[in-house]
Amino acid sequence: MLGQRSSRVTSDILASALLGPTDAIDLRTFSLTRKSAKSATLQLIIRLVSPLDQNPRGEGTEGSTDRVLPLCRNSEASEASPTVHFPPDNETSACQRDFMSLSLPLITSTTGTKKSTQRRPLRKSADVYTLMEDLQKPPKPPSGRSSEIPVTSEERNIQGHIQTTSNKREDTRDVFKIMADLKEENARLKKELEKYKKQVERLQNKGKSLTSSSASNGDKEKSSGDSENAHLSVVVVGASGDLAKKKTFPSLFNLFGLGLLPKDFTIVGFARSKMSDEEFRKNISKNFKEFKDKQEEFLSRCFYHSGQYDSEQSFSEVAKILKEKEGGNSANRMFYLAIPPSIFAEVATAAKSVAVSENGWNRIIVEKPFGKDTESSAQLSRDLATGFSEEQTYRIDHYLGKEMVQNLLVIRFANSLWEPVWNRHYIANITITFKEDIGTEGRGGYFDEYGIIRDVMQNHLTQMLALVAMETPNSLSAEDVRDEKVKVVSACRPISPEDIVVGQYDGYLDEDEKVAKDSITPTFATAVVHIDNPRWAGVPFVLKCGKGLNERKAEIRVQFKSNPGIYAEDSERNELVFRVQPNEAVYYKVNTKRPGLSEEIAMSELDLTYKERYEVRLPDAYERLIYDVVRGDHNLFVREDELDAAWKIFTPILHKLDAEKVKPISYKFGSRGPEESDKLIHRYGFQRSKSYQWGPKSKI
Ligand SMILES: NC(=O)C1=CN([C@@H]2O[C@H](COP(=O)(O)OP(=O)(O)OC[C@H]3O[C@@H](n4cnc5c(N)ncnc54)[C@H](OP(=O)(O)O)[C@@H]3O)[C@@H](O)[C@H]2O)C=CC1
Ligand SMILES: O=C1O[C@H](COP(=O)(O)O)[C@@H](O)[C@H](O)[C@H]1O
Repeated sequence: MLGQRSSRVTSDILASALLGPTDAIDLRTFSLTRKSAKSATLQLIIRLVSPLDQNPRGEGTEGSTDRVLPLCRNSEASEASPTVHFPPDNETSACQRDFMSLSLPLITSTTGTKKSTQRRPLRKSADVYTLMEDLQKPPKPPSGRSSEIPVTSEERNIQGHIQTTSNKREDTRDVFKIMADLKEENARLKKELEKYKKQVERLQNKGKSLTSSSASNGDKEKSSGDSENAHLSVVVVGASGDLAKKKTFPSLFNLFGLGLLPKDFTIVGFARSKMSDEEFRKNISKNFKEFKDKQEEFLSRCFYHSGQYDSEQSFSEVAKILKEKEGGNSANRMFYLAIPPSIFAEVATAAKSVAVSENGWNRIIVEKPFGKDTESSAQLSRDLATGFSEEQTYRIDHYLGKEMVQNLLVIRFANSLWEPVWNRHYIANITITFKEDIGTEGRGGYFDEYGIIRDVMQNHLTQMLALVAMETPNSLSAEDVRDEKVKVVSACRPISPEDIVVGQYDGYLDEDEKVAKDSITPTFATAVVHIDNPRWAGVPFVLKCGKGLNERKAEIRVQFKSNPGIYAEDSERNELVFRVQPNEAVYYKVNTKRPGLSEEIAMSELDLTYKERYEVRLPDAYERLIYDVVRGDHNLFVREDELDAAWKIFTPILHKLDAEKVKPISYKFGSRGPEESDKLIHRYGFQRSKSYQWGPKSKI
């Protein structure tokens, strides 16, 4: 970026020195790299020749040739030539000389009167026009004579002209080539500029998240006081829905109970359903489990408003309530979209136009699924971006808020034991599992449209994969962590058809009237992901998820390679298991000698089970995430490029399954899922322990 900027500056200065009223250019004042010198030269040429594109004669328009280029007659060339002071002979000046050696031949041409070897500076675009016109004309042969040797002065003139024209033609070819090069260079620079713009935005965010613990790192338009003192207004859009009731309001209430919300706050629930404030309060408090003594105070700050999602009128009514409660004080506003993604964009637009705070920050929280594939996800991000910038947007993947998922980085990077073995030399495979023993539980309409791969595999499981497989980030700032996640997710190969098994539990079609009777939506999937990087080449990452299975469980299982040697036959593979839920734990499966006279080897574990070790309340994932939004910490939220990289792993296979209408394998509700899943996993070398089972400790 700096190179580009310096070259641009240089070409501007040089152009004005060459062409403007200043007739001297002092290169000692410029610091150029070889690359920027070349680029500067190209830009200079483009400025010399570009008027040709729009206005062949450069007449009558602003920025016309005469304005950009000085009218300097050929005969005056030497007097008008800029003086070039070469800098002293050191490394920088070598670059600068490169610049001049690149520049001068390119901006010279032959004069009409002198021999072809005599070159003069190409001083104005008219020269280029003349060259081009000459190219169109056939050269005039000397009249009536076959001899090549000019005799008369007229013949000498004609031959001189031919020679000159041929030189000009050569020059013109140069110009065309330069123009083609410039076009290419221009396209490349444009691309780079886009990349740099994104990097700048990230760096700005990084700066923000480094200071986020102060809770006052507002967004671009923020101007008012910090989050602790300003009024916090929360608008929960979709307040009548399942997520709002189960997660959003209970989490807000718990944060209040823990004293983590600002002193002054207002919560407005918004949806189409009609409800009074009282009905709303009764409705949401059904799921409040703790802090009973604080319930009344919390509810007195909660209000409900019914309206339409795409209506500015409705949102200005919400804004009116907020303004009144904020009482003219500085206020930050948080919009929580607990609604189907299909209406995110219209809500964001309406909220942005009439309901945002003018004297505090504004942030928007959106829930997964973010789109259905790469393209729809990008479209969703574009739509949202019309109302809220990336730094104002918080994409929730609630698995990132789970205690054990957060512990992944600590276990990996705060202990000397793991890093040396965390690679393809020691690890045989990694399995990330999400199992539920329930069906769609009233969400059949939504689920049937998305299926298990879009519902949990593309997001929750892939996020866990990223944290397990990423390289060490430069720091714990949101941008450094997310940069590393993006890198590893981008290194994942798209899933190939032979690496996936999809299933559907019996009874799914009759469970919910919103499920199509002939639905082929998978409720179960196992897929093998390959990461093409030096750390993980050849290590299969198995992602397995399903509803209607034998248990509720989420875990990450790192299986190490077998240990050769004297115990090879009698021992089993070591495993490090992160039990995400239920019963959070990290345990390492080890081969030990059975105590006593026996020489038998048995599998046991080094076990950190949270509830046995800690007496601490584990917050719900949503509590942590909402708290982070209030503090402006993006670390646990999904960045747009992360999302895109994740979709790229799954989009091709999802399109294939949809296009070919692949029928999922049926499995019994309450079972372990289709057998084909186990076969796939075993094909990739997973070895199940013969007898070991982790669980409540009972003496062996
Ligand atoms: N529920 C869960 O466990 C989880 C949900 N999510 C995500 O959270 C978001 C909300 O989920 P959830 O609460 O289950 O969704 P709901 O289906 O319950 O919808 C929430 C509210 O949105 C309104 N709504 C529903 N469908 C439409 C529609 N087609 N057009 C306009 N408004 C509609 C309804 O309010 P009204 O009719 O009153 O306007 C409804 O109460 C979704 O993005 C979902 O994927 C993510 C993780 C878990
Ligand atoms: O995102 C989702 O997650 C839930 C499971 O969440 P958990 O925290 O209870 O593990 C899942 O039931 C739902 O289908 C999915 O949309």
